[in-house]
Amino acid sequence: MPDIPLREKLHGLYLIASYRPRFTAAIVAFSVLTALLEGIGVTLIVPLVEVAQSSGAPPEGGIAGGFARIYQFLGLPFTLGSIVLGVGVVLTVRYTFTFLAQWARVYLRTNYVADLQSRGFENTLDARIAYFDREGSDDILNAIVTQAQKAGEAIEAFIRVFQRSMLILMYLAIALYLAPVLTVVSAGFVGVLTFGLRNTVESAYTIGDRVAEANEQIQRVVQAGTQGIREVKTLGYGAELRDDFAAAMEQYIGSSIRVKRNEALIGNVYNLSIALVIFGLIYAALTFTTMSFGALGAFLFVMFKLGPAVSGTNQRFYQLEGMLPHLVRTEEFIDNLQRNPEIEGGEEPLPDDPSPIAFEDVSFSYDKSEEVLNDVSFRMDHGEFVAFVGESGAGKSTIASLLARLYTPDSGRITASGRPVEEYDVGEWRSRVAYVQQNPFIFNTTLEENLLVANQDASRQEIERVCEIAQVTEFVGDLADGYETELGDDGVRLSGGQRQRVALARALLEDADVLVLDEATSDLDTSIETQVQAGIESMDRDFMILAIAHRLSTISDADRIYTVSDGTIVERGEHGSLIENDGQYAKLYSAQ
Ligand SMILES: Nc1ncnc2c1ncn2[C@@H]1O[C@H](COP(=O)(O)OP(=O)(O)OP(=O)(O)O)[C@@H](O)[C@H]1O
Repeated sequence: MPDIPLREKLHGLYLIASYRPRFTAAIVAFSVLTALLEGIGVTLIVPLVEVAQSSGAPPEGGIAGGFARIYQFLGLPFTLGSIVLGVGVVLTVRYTFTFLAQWARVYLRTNYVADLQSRGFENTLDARIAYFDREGSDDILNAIVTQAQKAGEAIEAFIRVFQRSMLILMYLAIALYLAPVLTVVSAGFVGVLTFGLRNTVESAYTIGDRVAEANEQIQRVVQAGTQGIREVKTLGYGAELRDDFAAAMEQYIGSSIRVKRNEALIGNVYNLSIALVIFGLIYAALTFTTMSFGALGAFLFVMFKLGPAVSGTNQRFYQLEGMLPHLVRTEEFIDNLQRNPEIEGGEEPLPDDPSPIAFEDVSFSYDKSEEVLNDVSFRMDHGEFVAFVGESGAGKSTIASLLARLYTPDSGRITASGRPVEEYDVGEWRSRVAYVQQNPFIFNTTLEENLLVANQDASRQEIERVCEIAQVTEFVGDLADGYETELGDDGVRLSGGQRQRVALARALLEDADVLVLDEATSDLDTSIETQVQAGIESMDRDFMILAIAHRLSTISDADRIYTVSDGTIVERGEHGSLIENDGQYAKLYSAQ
């Protein structure tokens, strides 16, 4: 398994350090101060022992002498009691700093996770539709819900490693001062041990990457098994999904346990080795050096502290490496979303009446390889009803998507009121185009909330009016709580035709200038469909309607009908004249 390049790891660390530089600086400061005070606390052992041993005269040289001078400078007596008091004060301040650093660490971690999730969600909402076509939504969910939390753990591990490293440096400095040779020998031993372990234990970054990959796969499978549960059951796809899930789980379990086992291994090898080193050091210090009892006490104390600190740091460092892939992947993912931003629009205000809307020689392809629309031109005037028919895959829905500006043409242009639509703000444009699709998404909330999505200020009277037209009223009485009924995940408690009617009512409530109906009533039975149509026609409307239909009876009253074949408009005209022409439309009509 190839190791991940150092550059990528460093990039991960850079992302952590640069997230909130001031906060990071505060944590660095608290950690350095904690280490310094720990050092002072530990070295106070020296005068403590020496004063206890001496007959009362203040010590002159060495560490004890240094402290004696500080006490003298502060005008304090240098007695056993005052030294103990000094230790107490130093430790109190030290642990206060430790508390502040821990607080800051939790703050940084929590904010980082929240920030990642917010950026992820913001960028998701701002990403262009083409991105979702390409990437799907499961990776987005995984990045925002699962990976962001793990990235937070990386930040926490990073800070812990830093804090402990400061303590280690402090202990090492004291040990070096007290017994340079012994310290160098022990540090050399620990260095060799670390190098050896690093080269025998598999990199946590590599294993962590496999955990992240497994998480993505789990998310994908679970999403297919929940959102597509009906297809899974009716198509008998469950066994394959189970296998995929099991394979992802196996990878997750194997890699997660591996990383934790390696952490434990490193920790215990260290603990054992360092315990042995310490006893060797005690022997060497007592046998070969002439250290004072105070210095020896401080030295051994430092060594006892140093052991677990070094082993803990190594373990944490390994953990950090395991978490870094989650952080790097999530950041990259969010950047990638950002590199696919919503299509840009101008700032020209859209006129109250945007008609006529015209497609002028519009060509378009989704993936630049196969042209889906080829030189499509048509026009809609104020209040007109135009319709598109044609065989499946001809490009009708693509025309509707381009009109809603979910995509932009590759060539040609779409104009409104004589100007290219690119000059108008995208958000405003979309708010003036009500788009109803064949399989509309129903939000997991009440019927009323679903209706109000695009027009929060609509009155109950307006709601009831559009529900009357869209024939929602025909079934609302059957719902448990009427308009307050929760419709479930993607409107699961409604039939296909009921969902379409809710979507139509919601669009009518938008009070838009163009109503796009893309097979919007295809799931309704003929009698309800006729009533819906009659309702729309009876509206005192001045908006344009662009309807796409397979059931041609629904569009026979259109002002103009366009027949689309293979991305091109092949005929146009009213129902009667098209039948007379005996072209494709007439064939489609007679086939019904
Ligand atoms: N998001 C997409 N990404 C890539 N290709 C797409 C996408 N949507 C549609 N297509 C392709 O574009 C072509 C036209 O599709 P479109 O949905 O516009 O046809 P349609 O006439 O509305 O068909 P139907 O009547 O079946 O709804 C098809 O070949 C389809 O495979």
